[in-house]
Amino acid sequence: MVTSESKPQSRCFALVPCAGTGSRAGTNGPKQYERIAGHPMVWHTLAAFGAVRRISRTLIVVAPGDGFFERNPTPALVVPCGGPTRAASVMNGLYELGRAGATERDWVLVHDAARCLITPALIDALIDACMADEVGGLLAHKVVDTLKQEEGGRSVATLDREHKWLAQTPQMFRLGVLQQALERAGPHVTDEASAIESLGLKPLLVPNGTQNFKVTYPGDFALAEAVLKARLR
Ligand SMILES: Nc1ccn([C@@H]2O[C@H](COP(=O)(O)OP(=O)(O)OP(=O)(O)O)[C@@H](O)[C@H]2O)c(=O)n1
Ligand SMILES: C[C@](O)(CO)[C@H](O)COP(=O)(O)O
Repeated sequence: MVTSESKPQSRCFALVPCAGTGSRAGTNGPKQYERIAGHPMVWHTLAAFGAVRRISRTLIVVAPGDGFFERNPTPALVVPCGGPTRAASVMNGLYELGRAGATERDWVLVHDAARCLITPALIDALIDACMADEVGGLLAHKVVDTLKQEEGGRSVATLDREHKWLAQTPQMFRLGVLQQALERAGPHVTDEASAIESLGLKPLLVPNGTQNFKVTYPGDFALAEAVLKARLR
């Protein structure tokens, strides 16, 4: 008989896809290694996860041949198994987490290297919200502005913004279910939650503000730097 005492506790792992090229960012190399507020962008991301006691281990997926992590200065596990899409990189990383000892029932928090404004408090808030949930969930921001439908650069309709959210990361799901969901959804899904939805499951939306944005375009670097510097003051 399995009692509550003998039942193994689920652990939390972090998986950071860091194998993109940053084609929209206008940088010379991959954007995640650009210096922001004195450190490479991904350093800030890893520092936040490193400060969360409930994260057992963080695994970073980098591109094969990536020189940046040759001498890994972090306690995270760096694996050069990046794929051609974000979803492929995440799939490969989940497999590596399994090889490193994570089980199907363990939770995985997938977080973009390029969301370097994540904080330990936000990660803890997501874990608190999802730990007791059947499915898991994601940080997200409820749409506040009036929403437009565009055609050829012109607004042709105003859409109902009720019940519309912008997906952020981390996104927290059980490893086994996430593997199954991504296998089914294929390599082009843009986040974990959409793969989970394709199984007919409904991820929990954990409300968050706008500061956890993804550094995507050239102008985002200065904004990220300003926020990080303001936090240090
Ligand atoms: N094949 C890929 C593509 C993306 N990513 C990672 O997924 C995160 C979110 O992706 P995005 O911001 O779109 O990054 P890029 O794909 O690098 O940017 P772009 O789409 O502008 O090329 C980033 O941390 C990125 O490094 C990844 O690990 N493997
Ligand atoms: C996962 C994600 O950050 C959620 O907003 C995003 O979908 C990934 O990046 P992309 O801009 O869609 O490539």
